[in-house]
Amino acid sequence: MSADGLPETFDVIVHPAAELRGVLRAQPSKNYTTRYLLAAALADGESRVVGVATSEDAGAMLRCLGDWGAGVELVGGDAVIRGFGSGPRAGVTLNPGNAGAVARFLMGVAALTTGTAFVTDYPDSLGRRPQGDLLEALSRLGARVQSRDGMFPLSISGPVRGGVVEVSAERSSQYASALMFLGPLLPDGLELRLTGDIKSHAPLRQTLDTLAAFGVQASASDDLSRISIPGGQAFRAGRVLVPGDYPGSAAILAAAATRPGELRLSNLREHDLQGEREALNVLREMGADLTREGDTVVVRGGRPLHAVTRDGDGFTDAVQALTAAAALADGTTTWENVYTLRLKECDRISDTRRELEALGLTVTETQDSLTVTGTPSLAGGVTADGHGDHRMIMLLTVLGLSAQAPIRITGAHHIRKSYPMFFRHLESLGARFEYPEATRA
Ligand SMILES: O=C(O)C1=C[C@@H](OP(=O)(O)O)[C@@H](O)[C@H](O)C1
Ligand SMILES: C=C(OP(=O)(O)O)C(=O)O
Repeated sequence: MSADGLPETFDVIVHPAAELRGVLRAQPSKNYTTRYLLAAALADGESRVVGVATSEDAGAMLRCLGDWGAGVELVGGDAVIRGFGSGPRAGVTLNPGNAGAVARFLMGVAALTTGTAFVTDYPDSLGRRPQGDLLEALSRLGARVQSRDGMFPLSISGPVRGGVVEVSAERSSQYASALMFLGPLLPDGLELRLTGDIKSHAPLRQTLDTLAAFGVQASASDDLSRISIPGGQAFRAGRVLVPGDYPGSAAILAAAATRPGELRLSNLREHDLQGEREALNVLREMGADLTREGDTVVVRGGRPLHAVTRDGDGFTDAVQALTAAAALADGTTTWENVYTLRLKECDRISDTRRELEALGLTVTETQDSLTVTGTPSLAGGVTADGHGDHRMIMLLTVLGLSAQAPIRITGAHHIRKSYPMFFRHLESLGARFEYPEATRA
């Protein structure tokens, strides 16, 4: 049994829910947790990261930082980190699990060592995601890198001095974020030139925000194509508070919007750099009754929803949750500019199309868009593949709550990558799930 009280691996059977009603507190942000933990480890001295996420990705970061020599202690809901500053241990093999951002951020910092190897026990997911753009930038800075065709397993060896370097931001923002954590600790700093059509601006701003929270100077052009980080700086140890998680909450909000009832979801601060905050506006634009009272979002569910067309790049980790709302809405929704969804835990364009078609929906895709025609009545009664992807599992769960007959989702334990209490939270609102033995790894 894990902390959520569920078996180690499981499928989930999602029963239709007559209504969802209750009060929840949004879980801690995954993307701020990973950033704050890393920044704390890069500081000399002790930091307290208050209210850390308990997801597998947070666990992966804590494990890797410990392996690199940081002191890691969980005290209540906080992480107390004794940093290694600019000196992570050399000759260590890190395993970031299936956590893309964690892997990339650590790869950047690995250039401070005289050798770090990276492996993953998710060869079919993280093992297939591209790392070449970051490896190239690191190697142009003078690092020695080895990889399997730009993918895991790989190794990185410094030292590097810094200077001007180009990095592509077309496939992921995480490569540039990785270099932003490295830059301040290099003697010459980094003048980053982000090339290509820059994707995922919001996480880049979260990285800048994290550097500032740890006393590190950095400046960026408005369009983020130039990021300047003076060298010879230190991360300043301190105390930071992790805000609530918008990407995971988007799935809860989509569920609440598509069923009758009322949800009050707290701990979602209004002024926040997480791009998935926009999910609230998208749901409103679709017709949801969604209001805000300070840090609490209130949804009165069951109103008819209608289709929208939106550029999804600004809220990349909420696109699948919003696709569930679109599948239950009147009309045809298109998410544009979402090519990077193909490079996540699964191919979130083609794999989503396949799963939705198996549920009887009409879906089309282009290289960088996904189009879904909603249905007022979803039959359900099928088994859907979770594709080992937490956000696919969220999408299918939201649909299952509205279907006529239960939907079984395979490998549903992968929800723990970002939202271990997802099913428990929905149960507290009145949803009903069964957790049979997993039929997918
Ligand atoms: O920096 C981060 O923490 C993240 C950046 C985004 O990735 P891309 O930049 O690859 O879109 C996002 O999808 C991921 O979940 C977390
Ligand atoms: C894609 C995601 O995470 P990562 O890139 O960190 O694996 C996600 O959380 O949806």
